[in-house]
Amino acid sequence: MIKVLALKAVKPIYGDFGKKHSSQSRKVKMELSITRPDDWHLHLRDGDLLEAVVHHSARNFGRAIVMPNLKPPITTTAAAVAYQASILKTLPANSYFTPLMTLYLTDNTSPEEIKLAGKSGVVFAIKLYPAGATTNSQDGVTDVFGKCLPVLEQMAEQNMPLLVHGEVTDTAVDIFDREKVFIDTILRPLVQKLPQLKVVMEHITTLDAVEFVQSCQEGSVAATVTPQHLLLNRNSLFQGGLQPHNYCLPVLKREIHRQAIVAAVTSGSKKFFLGTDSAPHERGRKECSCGCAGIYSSPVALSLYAKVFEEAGALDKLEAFTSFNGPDFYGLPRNTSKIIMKKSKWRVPDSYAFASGEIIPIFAGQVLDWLPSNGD
Ligand SMILES: NC(=O)N[C@@H](CC(=O)O)C(=O)O
Ligand SMILES: [Zn+2]
Ligand SMILES: [Zn+2]
Repeated sequence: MIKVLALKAVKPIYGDFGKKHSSQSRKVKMELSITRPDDWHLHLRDGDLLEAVVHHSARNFGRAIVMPNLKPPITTTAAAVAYQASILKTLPANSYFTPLMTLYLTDNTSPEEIKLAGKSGVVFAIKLYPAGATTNSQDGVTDVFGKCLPVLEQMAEQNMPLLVHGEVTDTAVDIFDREKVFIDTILRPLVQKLPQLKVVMEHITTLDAVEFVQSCQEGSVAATVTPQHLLLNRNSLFQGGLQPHNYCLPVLKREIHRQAIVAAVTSGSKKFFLGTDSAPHERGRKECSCGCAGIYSSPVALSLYAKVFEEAGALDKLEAFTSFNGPDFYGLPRNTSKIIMKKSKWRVPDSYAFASGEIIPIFAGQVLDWLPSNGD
């Protein structure tokens, strides 16, 4: 049996329990011991950037679903196997971390490729990017129902999950409405047509997405949730000037949407789980006249999720979100090791330097509570 989340008071760093307590010395430090989390939506990139970021995920997460939107994209099982090997090469020998690979769906993906993927033991899901919706999505799908039905039927047969970047690309649709329009025109009809297909709506940003996922059957449709969509609303893009490091897709929405997502994840529903969508871009590619979409969060994400659950008075629900709901949905075992979340203040670095430049994390330079560390 997995131990439920333990909230324990440990000896204070300052103070002397042998003497009469002053209010200062009675201060206790809080620690949470939780089952090692997994990240069900992660961009690890390749080359220098991979080497710069992978250890931030490997430190605390057991597994990660690794996105296939490289240049060129990972469209075959053979490419996924090679990409997994290159990720594993960057990890120290004693690392716990297991990258679970995905394939990038195109108009030309064949049902045979899905069969190979299913047998590989390396590929755990297939990713649908509507062509042009986000970073490196130009080779994505142009017409889900016209081009992909045989492949999607094959996936349903194999119990292979479909991961969805849920936005339409029609430029006539307001960018803040693209998720809702995608649900209405593609996702709901797809789920009705293929109810046996497992679908994860990735990085949900709206009340509409929350309601859609809640309306579907548990175990067939679920959603990943990023730290930024739990903590920030669209004001954060413009606070005191343009804030490129808060820009990702789907773009941040109004406060009512943020609140709906917080309520959903802290409710204890099994349909929502952790997916950081940590998406590093070199600083110059974000701070320029046409900046890339993507927020780098892997070194900060667990602190941010803990902050959300603490502020909602729902720390007892944190562990299911970070460590149970994801593997349960994917039909994988839960991790058996633990991490410790210490309630102690730490400052997020201003940037992380690497061979080809630097990466700016979300909440750069800010002080956070809840510092994760390896529990064993
Ligand atoms: N989320 C983002 O804004 N960007 C991601 C792609 C994606 O997940 O849509 C990236 O690869 O940079
Ligand atoms: Zn996406
Ligand atoms: Zn992503």
